[in-house]
Amino acid sequence: MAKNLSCKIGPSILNADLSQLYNESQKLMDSGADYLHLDVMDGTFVPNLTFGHPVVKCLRTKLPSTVFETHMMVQNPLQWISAMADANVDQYTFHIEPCDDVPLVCRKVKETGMKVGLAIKPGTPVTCVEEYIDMADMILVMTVEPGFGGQKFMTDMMPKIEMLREKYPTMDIEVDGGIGPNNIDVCAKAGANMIVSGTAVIQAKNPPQVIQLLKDSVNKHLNIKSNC
Ligand SMILES: O=C(CO)[C@@H](O)[C@H](O)COP(=O)(O)O
Ligand SMILES: [Co+2]
Repeated sequence: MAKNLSCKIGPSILNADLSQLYNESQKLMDSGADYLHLDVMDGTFVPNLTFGHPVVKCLRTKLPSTVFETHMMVQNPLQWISAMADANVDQYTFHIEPCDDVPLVCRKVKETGMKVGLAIKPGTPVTCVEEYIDMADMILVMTVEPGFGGQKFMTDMMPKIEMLREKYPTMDIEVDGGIGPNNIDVCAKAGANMIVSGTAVIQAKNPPQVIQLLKDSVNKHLNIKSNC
C-alpha cells in the first residue's frame, strides 16, 4: 500500500530559453511546480553539454528557497558533489551506470546534506539499482535515452516502475523524459510520484494548467493505491 507518498512535479528547464534561465525558472515555480529539475550533462556520459555548478550557483542566488534537483548525466558523479552542495542543491540525482562505487558516491552526497537520487537509463535493468535502494532517497527511471529534451516517451519502461512501487511502497519514484498530459496516466498508474516534464510544460500555452493536470493524475492514483 503506497502511504505517505506525495505528488511532486519538477519541470526540466533543458528546453527552456536558457538565455532567460532565471525568468523561465521563476515562471515554472509560479506555475505550480514543486521543484526544478536541472539537467547537468558533461558531453561524455551523454552526447550533449548543458551547464554545471557555476550556473546552478548563480540561479540559486536568485531563487534562494526553490528546491533544486540536479540530474547528473556525467561520467564522474563523485567529482561534482561538493560543488553542487556549495550551490545549495537539495537533491543530487546521479546515474549508476558510470559509477564503480555507488555506495561511496551515496555516502559523500549524504555527508553534504543533499538527498540521494539514483538514476537508471532505459537499458539498465531495475535490479541493478535494487542493491543500493537503502542508500537512496529517490529512484529515477528514465523514460527516454538521456541527453536531450523533446524525445518520445518509452512506455515499455512502466514495468520497472510497477516493480519498484510493488516492492518499495514508500520510496519516491521519479520518471523523466517525454512526459506530458498524454502519458501521465500510465506513469501515475505504474506508481511514479515525482514527475519531470520539460517540453510539455515549457511549450504549453498554459503551463499552470498542464502542471495541475499532471498533479491531478498522480494524486488520483496515489489515493487509489492508499485506499487498497
Ligand atoms: O534528463 C532529461 C533528458 O536527458 C530530461 O530531464 C529531459 O530534459 C526532459 O525533457 P522532456 O523530455 O520532458 O522534453
Ligand atoms: Co533529466
